[in-house]
This record gives sequence, structure tokens and C-alpha cells, in this order.
Amino acid sequence: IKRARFPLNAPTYDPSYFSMPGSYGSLVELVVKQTEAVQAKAGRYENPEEHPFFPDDLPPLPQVLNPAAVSVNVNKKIWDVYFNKLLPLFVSSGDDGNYASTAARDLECLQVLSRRIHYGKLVAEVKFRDEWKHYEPAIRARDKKTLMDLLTAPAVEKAVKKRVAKKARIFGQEVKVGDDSDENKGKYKLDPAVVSRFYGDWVIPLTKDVEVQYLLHRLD
Ligand SMILES: O=C(O)C(=O)C[C@]1(C(=O)O)C=C[C@@H](O)C=C1
Repeated sequence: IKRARFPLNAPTYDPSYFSMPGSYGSLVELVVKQTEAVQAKAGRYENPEEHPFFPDDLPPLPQVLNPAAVSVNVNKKIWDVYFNKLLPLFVSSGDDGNYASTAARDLECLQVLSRRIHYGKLVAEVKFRDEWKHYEPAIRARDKKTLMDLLTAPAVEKAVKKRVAKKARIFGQEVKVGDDSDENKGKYKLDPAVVSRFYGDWVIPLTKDVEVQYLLHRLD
């Protein structure tokens, strides 16, 4: 919703527009890399729920979990999906010059998507503990299809999609003081159907990918 306040602002993503010493690529890469470097110093990535987009640029971390589980990081895919699939669906074309704010909102979106999707590791751990008798043979057989079937809960997915659409409707309402007419009904800062579709097409499938990848390493 906050990112949708700005149009596409293409120069934010254009490496040639923001070329500066130290070659960071585009402005958004500069903002994400530099923020991650500062947040790493502050201990952000010692929290196993957090995953950097540019891990190669950060100092190595103390390993608290099974190293194989730590290595599951789908942020490259999240980066690609966010910029190439999601953003074009909900921002208007155009350029209002607010590139720094645009990159800051992109960073927020990327970090929250990454956290939500990598929660898959924790969800998978709970599922494994509840039903290890079913999961163990599939893990030993490297049977991704059976793992995917075991962890999939279609009714939960349906409820998640409904809930995010509802949240987008509630939090994305245009609020006007002294306006009791129905004029603003049905006007949202972000189309709730887009949010729901994005969850169904990308967020839930990526979460499930993380779950399967985590499970494949669970008995390492
Ligand atoms: O809640 C779960 O059981 C999950 O595994 C999470 C999640 C999701 O991404 O929302 C993913 C797979 C399930 O089919 C349902 C929902």
C-alpha cells in the first residue's frame, strides 16, 4: 500500500542512472545492500527468521541452526518476482522523482515478503514434528512430490487468500473526513484482488518451496 503511493519511478532500478563510486548497481541495490550491511552489524541476521538479499556482501554469521537449514534462502527468486511480477501489477507507470522513497518502500516490501516466505522453515519444522512418521520416508527417498502433498493444506491456502484480500480492503481504504456518502466505497489504494492473486501465484508457492527445501535437509 505504501509503495503504491508512488508510480513506477524507473530510474530507481536503472544502474546507469545512479552510477556512483563503489559500483552498487541501481539505487534500489545501493539502498538494500547498505541497509543490510548496517542491519547485519546490529545483529539482524543472527535472528534465524531474517535472510539477507546480498549475503555475499556480509560478514559470516554464527550458525545457530542446522547449517543445511540456514542455507535455504530463496531471496534471489523473491527479488525477481517482486520487481518483475508484482510491482508492474500495482504501481502506475510514470515518474514523480521520489526515487529514494521508492527504494525505501521497495526495501520494506522485500524484507517483509522474505520474512513471511522463510517462516516456511518454522512451519515445516512443526509439521515434521507432528507427522514425522509420514515425512521421514519421503525425506529419505528425496520425494519432493510427496513432501509437497503432505504439507499442502488447500483450505488454509483459501483462507489465507481471503484474509489478505480483506486486509487490503480494510487497510487500503481511502479515508476522508466529513464524507459519509458512498462515493469512496470500492476505492482502494491497492486492488485487493491483486494482493490475493499474488499470494496464490507466488507467496504461498514460494513458502511451500522453502518448506520442501527445509524438509529435504531435515535429516542431514
Ligand atoms: O499454514 C500452513 O500450513 C502452511 O504451510 C503455510 C501455507 C502458506 O504459505 O500460507 C503454505 C502451505 C499450505 O498449503 C497452507 C498455507
